[in-house]
Amino acid sequence: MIRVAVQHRLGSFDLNAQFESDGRVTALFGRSGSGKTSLVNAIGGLIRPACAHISLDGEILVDTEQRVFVAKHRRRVAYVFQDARLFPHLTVRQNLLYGRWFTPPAKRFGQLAQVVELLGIGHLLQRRPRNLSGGEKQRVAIGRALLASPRLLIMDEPLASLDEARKAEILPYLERLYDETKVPTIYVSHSVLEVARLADTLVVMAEGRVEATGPTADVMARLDLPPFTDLIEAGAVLEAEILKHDDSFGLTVLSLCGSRLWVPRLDRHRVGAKVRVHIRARDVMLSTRPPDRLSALNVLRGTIAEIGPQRGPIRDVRLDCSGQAILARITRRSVESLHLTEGTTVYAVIKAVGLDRQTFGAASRHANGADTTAIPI
Ligand SMILES: Nc1ncnc2c1ncn2[C@@H]1O[C@H](COP(=O)(O)OP(=O)(O)OP(=O)(O)O)[C@@H](O)[C@H]1O
Repeated sequence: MIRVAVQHRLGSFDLNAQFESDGRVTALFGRSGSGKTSLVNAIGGLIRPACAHISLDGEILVDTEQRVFVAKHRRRVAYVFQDARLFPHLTVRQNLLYGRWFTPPAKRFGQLAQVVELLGIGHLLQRRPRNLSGGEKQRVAIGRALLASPRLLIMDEPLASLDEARKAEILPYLERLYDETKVPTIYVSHSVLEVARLADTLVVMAEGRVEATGPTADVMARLDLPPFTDLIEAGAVLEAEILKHDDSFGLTVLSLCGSRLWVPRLDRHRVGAKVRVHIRARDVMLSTRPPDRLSALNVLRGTIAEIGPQRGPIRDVRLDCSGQAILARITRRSVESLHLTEGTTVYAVIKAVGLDRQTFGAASRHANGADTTAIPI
């Protein structure tokens, strides 16, 4: 459990943020300049806040009232930054082992071989950083951070400097990392796709304050967070189970909200696996009757739980589909012409191609790691 309460002034910027989380992966999400980096820097000990109380699993790291400030090298908090910051004169292997020196032997966990296998970097060990791609460098930086045996991993926009192809390459490694290790992580991002795939707990920041916090699926389904939903590809995160793969059409069939959902084939997931799905609000249409003869393959029945505030011509609608939330972004005109109100039964039509592979992740992190297969690294 991490507990954070920080007040600090940086020039004209006021940071005044509190949150607590016992999640495996806690995302700090917000616009550029909302204070995410400043907040993690207070947690990692890179800045000394004017007024703060920060504790990790009951151990106080900062308590300005009691004049406690644990030095950063004693916190066992490891960082992964946007740029990998590897030592150019050391090989990958030497870079990986570097972090170990700073951890007392009794507190070390995780073996080089395990971390190398987890991140798929065995073939890179003798290379120098200049001979690595951006994605490979980041995987090495993650490995180095893990081998420092941290109690907390801070990842500050770890994918921000990578192009889309490199991001897609590294995301499965991050999922594996979060599923298979026990190290709690604070993940700073302004990408909703990353947050939807990776985080079980979401902290939304705006102008130095915490705007919302809670389980990712709950926070993402809220309609009262304008800076959040405008900024992102607004949508809901749902949990589904893989029923079968249909090779003839290159599709996978999911069980979701008591219905079947057809999506592009999910090669990495086996039948029976639980996956999380990010369904963007703009990919959902609503009908008040069961639609017929549509090219869209997916129709989910639900009840309107909330109609969000008017934003120009747009309104976001939250549906309750067998206990899971789905968001639909439709026009104000449609809300009026279909006489949509809370309690109306509707049919959500979702285009299968709207659900690209980027919108899927392994589901286990939703359960706060309870059903993860943890290996002791
Ligand atoms: N040392 C400093 N002195 C003065 N102002 C600062 C200092 N460090 C940060 N700030 C200001 O504090 C605000 C928050 O910055 P911070 O880097 O924490 O935001 P962020 O949400 O991480 O942004 P980004 O996503 O762009 O990295 C910004 O307005 C920034 O200019």
